[in-house]
Amino acid sequence: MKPRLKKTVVMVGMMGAGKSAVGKELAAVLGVPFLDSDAEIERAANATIAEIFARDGEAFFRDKEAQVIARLLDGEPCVLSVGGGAFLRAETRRRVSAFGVSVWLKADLDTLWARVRRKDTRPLLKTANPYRTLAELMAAREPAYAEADLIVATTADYAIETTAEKVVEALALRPDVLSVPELPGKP
Ligand SMILES: Nc1ncnc2c1ncn2[C@@H]1O[C@H](COP(=O)(O)OP(=O)(O)OP(=O)(O)O)[C@@H](O)[C@H]1O
Ligand SMILES: O=C(O)C1=C[C@@H](O)[C@@H](O)[C@H](O)C1
Ligand SMILES: [Mg+2]
Repeated sequence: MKPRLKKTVVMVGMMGAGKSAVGKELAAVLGVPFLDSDAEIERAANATIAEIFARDGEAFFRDKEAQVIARLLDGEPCVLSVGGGAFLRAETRRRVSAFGVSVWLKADLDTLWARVRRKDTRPLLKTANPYRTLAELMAAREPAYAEADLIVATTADYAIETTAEKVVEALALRPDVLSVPELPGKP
């Protein structure tokens, strides 16, 4: 028998932490749908995140992001990966804590940098010194991420599957979130 997810798992953390990659694998392991707020926003707007930032501005994007997350939290339990800035909004943290369980995927700066440096899809990193920007964002955001219900550390050495397994282990310690069936024959 498979473990049963009772609440939506919300993956939070910095860009490049692996929220989308690990979230997708986690959903497959748990046998639940995978949703991604960035992808949902792009689909609804029929535009990329970079285009939305350029055309409508970051404040507009943040409002849409909060609305999309509120809507997705209303559905059946799933794995929901959110954008790196979503958990900075206090209202979103409250909603996630009321209707789901948050997991901070915590990675060190150099691991994050190795994963984001080659892609130009992240508008906040289009600065003169993107490594420094990433470091500054990380320092400013950690207090908000630290409010997550669970913290799972990942490093450059962890494969996506290994990190997903670590998340399952953390969730399994919370019977209100994940019911793990007893092994047959156990007294
Ligand atoms: N061990 C690993 N764990 C997680 N991601 C990895 C790993 N190895 C490589 N990657 C790659 O790192 C990249 C960044 O991961 P991902 O897009 O999942 O981050 P994210 O947290 O969703 O970022 P964002 O906030 O920008 O959406 C992806 O291309 C992913 O496949
Ligand atoms: O960390 C952030 O603020 C962001 C991360 C991405 O997931 C996107 O939501 C967008 O690029 C902003
Ligand atoms: Mg993502």
